[in-house]
Amino acid sequence: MGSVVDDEVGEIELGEEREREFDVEETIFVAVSKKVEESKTMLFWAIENFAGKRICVLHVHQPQFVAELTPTALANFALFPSVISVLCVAMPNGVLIESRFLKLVELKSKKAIFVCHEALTSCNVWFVCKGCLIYTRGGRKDKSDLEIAPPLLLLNSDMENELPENLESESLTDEPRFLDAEQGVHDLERISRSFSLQCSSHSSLSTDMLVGTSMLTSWPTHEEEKSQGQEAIGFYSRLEQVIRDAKSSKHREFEEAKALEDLCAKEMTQRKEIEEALTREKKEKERMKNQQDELMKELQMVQDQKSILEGRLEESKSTAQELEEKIISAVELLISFKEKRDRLRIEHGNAVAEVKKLSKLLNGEVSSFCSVQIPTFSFMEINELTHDFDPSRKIGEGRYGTVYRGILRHMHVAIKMLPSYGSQSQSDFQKEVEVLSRIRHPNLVTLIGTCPESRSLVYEYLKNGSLADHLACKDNTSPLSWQIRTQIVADICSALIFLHSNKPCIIHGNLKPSKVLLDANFVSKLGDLGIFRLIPQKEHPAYTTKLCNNLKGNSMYMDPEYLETGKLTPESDIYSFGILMLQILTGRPLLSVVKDVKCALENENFNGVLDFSAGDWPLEQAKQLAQLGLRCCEKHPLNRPDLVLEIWPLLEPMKASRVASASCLVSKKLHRIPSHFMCPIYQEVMTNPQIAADGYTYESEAIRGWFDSGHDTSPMTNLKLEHCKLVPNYALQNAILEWNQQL
Ligand SMILES: Nc1ncnc2c1ncn2[C@@H]1O[C@H](COP(=O)(O)OP(=O)(O)OP(=O)(O)O)[C@@H](O)[C@H]1O
Repeated sequence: MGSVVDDEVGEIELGEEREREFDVEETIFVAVSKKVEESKTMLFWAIENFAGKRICVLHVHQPQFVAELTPTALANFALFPSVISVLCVAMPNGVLIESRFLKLVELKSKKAIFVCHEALTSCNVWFVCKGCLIYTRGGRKDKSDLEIAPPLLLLNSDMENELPENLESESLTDEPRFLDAEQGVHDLERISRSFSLQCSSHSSLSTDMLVGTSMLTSWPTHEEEKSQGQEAIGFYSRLEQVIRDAKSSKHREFEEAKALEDLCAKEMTQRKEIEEALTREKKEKERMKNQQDELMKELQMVQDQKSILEGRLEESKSTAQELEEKIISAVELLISFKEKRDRLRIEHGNAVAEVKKLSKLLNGEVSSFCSVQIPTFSFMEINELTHDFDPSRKIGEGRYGTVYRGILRHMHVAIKMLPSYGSQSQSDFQKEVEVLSRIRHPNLVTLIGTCPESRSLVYEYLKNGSLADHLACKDNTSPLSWQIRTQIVADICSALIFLHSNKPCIIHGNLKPSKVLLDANFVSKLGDLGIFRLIPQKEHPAYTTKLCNNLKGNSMYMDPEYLETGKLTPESDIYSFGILMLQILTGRPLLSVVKDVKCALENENFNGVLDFSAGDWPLEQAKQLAQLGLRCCEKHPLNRPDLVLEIWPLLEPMKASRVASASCLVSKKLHRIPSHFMCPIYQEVMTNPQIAADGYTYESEAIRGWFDSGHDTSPMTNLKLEHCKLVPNYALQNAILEWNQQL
């Protein structure tokens, strides 16, 4: 293969078949030119058109071209992966080896014509003009030509032998092979070394080559060949330099590539890290999103709760406002109450002071009044009216003394002889008597006077004796009617209410049938009031013994609570009152009366226990009384009924109806006398009633005797009368007359 470049060759015509003809295998292209630019153009043309082939460039006249060609050209060639090897050799004569492919036009250059004529017939010669192949001369292969083949051919043979095996094998394979630039440099280096060795150590060979060429061409001269050889040596030196430069360049590039690789690896690592970071960020973002969703839910819940709480807060505020208003009004009320309290305290203080003042005055008056109003009798008088304590005058005897009957200053009286004073002084006794004498009630036995000397009490005398005597039908007395019995219950209840409502509360403490006395009209009165205050019982052995002896019977009337604790209460009287009621209803023995009534009521056999000697009881009324009596007998005081609230409302209507039914009484003796017909002093039906200044009506003889004895007070109220004048009560007198006529 060979080519010659000459810009004097003449015009060329590129055959249309050129590209087709180039498309052959196993082509090694060699370009030769005198001009650098054309060589370059040729080289690039060859690279472009012979891709995948081995390319060799031979330069004849200008060795400096190689230096210019490399390393830039080499670097450019490296860009073409199909280029395997590039060899630049400066040849003195530009005789080429082989030519093919192109059609030629006529040659005009003398040099080209000369070459064409003088070149060995075995040579194929390519003529290139201005970078274009313009003519090809085919070579004939005969023995003579081979024998006189120029050293260049040998050189080319050597070159071919020196080519790396891989280049040979590469050309034989169909698949294109990419050879890196470094390998190309190695190849160049190796081939250059081979040429250098041949040029330096075999100068003769070089000479032979030149001679061979000159033989072929008979051109140029020896001197020229010598200078061309020197140029070739310089060229080779420069080539080596170029190779070194290329090597160092390659090394730098390798270093750079390595650095790039490291950079790339680093970048890959960084990318991996970034990807991992991105993955982490993605997960984090996902987690944040989930967290955000949860937070949003919580926020929603919190907002809901907030709205609920706000609602509650509003309610609380309104409630607080209401409460504040209430507090303000309460405070205002409190302030007004405090002011009121302060006023009341002042008034109370004034009242207390007034009371003290009045009580002082009153005490002085009372003492003077008592000394005057409560008659005190001498022992002689008591002795006289009892006929020296004649037993015939004796009407009874209890634990605290004997009771006598008598007439004192025209009045029937009962005198109770008390035991001796003991530790109690006469003055103390007198004070207690004065207190008791001030307690007045229609159903209480009136204390008329006293005899401190004999410690005796003078009471109004009640003609019909005690309830105990009537229940026992003592001295064959007729049984009391149910009306009188009902009336007695109501009267005793009335007396107890009066006593308990007193300030201080007065407790009878010994309520029983013997203490219920009946006047001439069978009006009942409670006697022996406050006797405990007058008798120092514990200090009197004789009476203590009597007390113990009689307690067995009397204890049935006593409040169990009192017997247990020794403390008297108003409920103690209620208990005794209950027993009294049950006895009045049934007349049964004291021991079994509670049990009998209870059983009868439970068995609905109340008739079996009722005392029918009292007549035909209104059964419901009697049952009510019995139930009331049982309640009064409850063991626990708090279970007993209240006198005012529960007992009295039941008894009051019975009391009212009693008067109406009194006319039904058979016995004239038991016939009820209207109480207002009775004289309060004599306790007898009046014949000449007179109205005194206190408004009460008295028997004329009785009230005048009261005044004559020095009294200027009311016998009923103990208050001082404005005057002592009397007015006849004719209306009452007529009524009494009328009533007497009906009997
Ligand atoms: N003012 C009075 N008018 C008429 N009779 C009275 C009067 N006071 C007492 N008697 C009669 O005298 C009796 C004796 O009464 P007294 O109060 O002394 O004893 P007691 O009640 O029988 O027993 P004790 O006082 O020991 O409980 C009574 O049963 C009563 O018949």
